[in-house]
Amino acid sequence: MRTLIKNGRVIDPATNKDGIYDILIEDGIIVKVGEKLEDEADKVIDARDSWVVPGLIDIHVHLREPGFEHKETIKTGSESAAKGGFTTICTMPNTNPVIDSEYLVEYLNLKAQRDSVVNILPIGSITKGQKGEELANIGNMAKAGICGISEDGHTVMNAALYKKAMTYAKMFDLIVFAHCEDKSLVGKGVMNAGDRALSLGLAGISNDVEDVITARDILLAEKTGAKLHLCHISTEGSLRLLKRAKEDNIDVTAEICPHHFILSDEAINGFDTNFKMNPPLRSKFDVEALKQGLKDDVIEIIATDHAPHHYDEKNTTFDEAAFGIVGLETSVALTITELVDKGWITPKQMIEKMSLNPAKRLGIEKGTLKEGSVADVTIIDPKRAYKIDVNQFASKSKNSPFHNKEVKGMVTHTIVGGQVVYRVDSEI
Ligand SMILES: NC(=O)N[C@@H](CC(=O)O)C(=O)O
Ligand SMILES: [Zn+2]
Ligand SMILES: [Zn+2]
Repeated sequence: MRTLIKNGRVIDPATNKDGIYDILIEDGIIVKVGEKLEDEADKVIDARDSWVVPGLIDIHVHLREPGFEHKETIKTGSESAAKGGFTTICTMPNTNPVIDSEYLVEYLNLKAQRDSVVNILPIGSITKGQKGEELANIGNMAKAGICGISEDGHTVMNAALYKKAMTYAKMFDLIVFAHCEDKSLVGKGVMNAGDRALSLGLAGISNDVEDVITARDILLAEKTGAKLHLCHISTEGSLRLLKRAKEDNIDVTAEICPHHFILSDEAINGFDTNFKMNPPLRSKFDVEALKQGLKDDVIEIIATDHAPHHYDEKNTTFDEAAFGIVGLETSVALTITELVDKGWITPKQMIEKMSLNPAKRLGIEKGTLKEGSVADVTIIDPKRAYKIDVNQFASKSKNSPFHNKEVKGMVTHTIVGGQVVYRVDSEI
């Protein structure tokens, strides 16, 4: 089976390519990248006026299966990923049961093989049941194929336990995905602490809730040598700590989610619970600092923290509603509209942050279109304008604060291992 992608603007930071090239895929492998290829093919995709980029990788996704299938399943979540242009996703372990043993990792891998249209790399929990008391069997989960460990949704507050987990992570070459939230400082906070929280009469979450744990985790990463990845950073303080840590050659990276570089707490009216997530939308000062961090490449990764919740879990007061928003199907358009088109980052930086850098961090041979690679490819029409409509999402959940937002940039094709798993204009 041969597929030829013609006339697209190939952006492949790994090989320093940015220009009009054709790509020939044969039996799931990229066999040729060149100008005006004339090879015979079973399928020809015309990518004129589009970007052809290495399949996007989202290293922070919640699929909710097993246990919360009313929010999302492996099947619907993977379809949502494909529609968003992602060919590989890392899945968080805060399911029910929590992914804390090799048996559950094996179950996930089997289920993914059967139901998923994209590559899934599971993340195991740090403690059993994410209860923060006893370590999960990290070594056995490593053998079963996890890419990292995380207590996402919570922080392991016991520093001694966490340090031990980091030592294991180092031993098994796993990434520690850190959710930085000090439990003793957060109280009953539901949104950023500041004027808006005061005027709405809602309990605030101060920046130090995040910064204190960011600092602790960086120090423990330095001590243990573990690879630390800071999830969903939202504060100027985290950014400052990250920058210093990198200058000190500590093995740390960070991701940012589109909502944290686009929206501030001023977008919150107290009624629309789709603006409630953890960490919360911060001040304009934080948002501006984080955009600069993206521009300067201190923040190397954009992830979605796709956190689907059922309508009923959001259709309540701001205090009561679940934390989290969906993100897989809006990330490309939001990044193009808010960062690329506004001159904060170049298209090349966008592809680095959404494909090459996550691949490098995970240590996987993806994130490139170089000849010989597995054909995970995303095609994006960067000029195509539309209004985000949550009712069009493939995800089971619709909890997005970006409903009705005018954006530019549409994923037109998602190709996984040479197979077109999503095409915009018709069902496959
Ligand atoms: N981000 C969120 O607000 N929620 C996430 C948990 C998390 O990522 O911490 C969830 O699982 O719903
Ligand atoms: Zn988290
Ligand atoms: Zn998360």
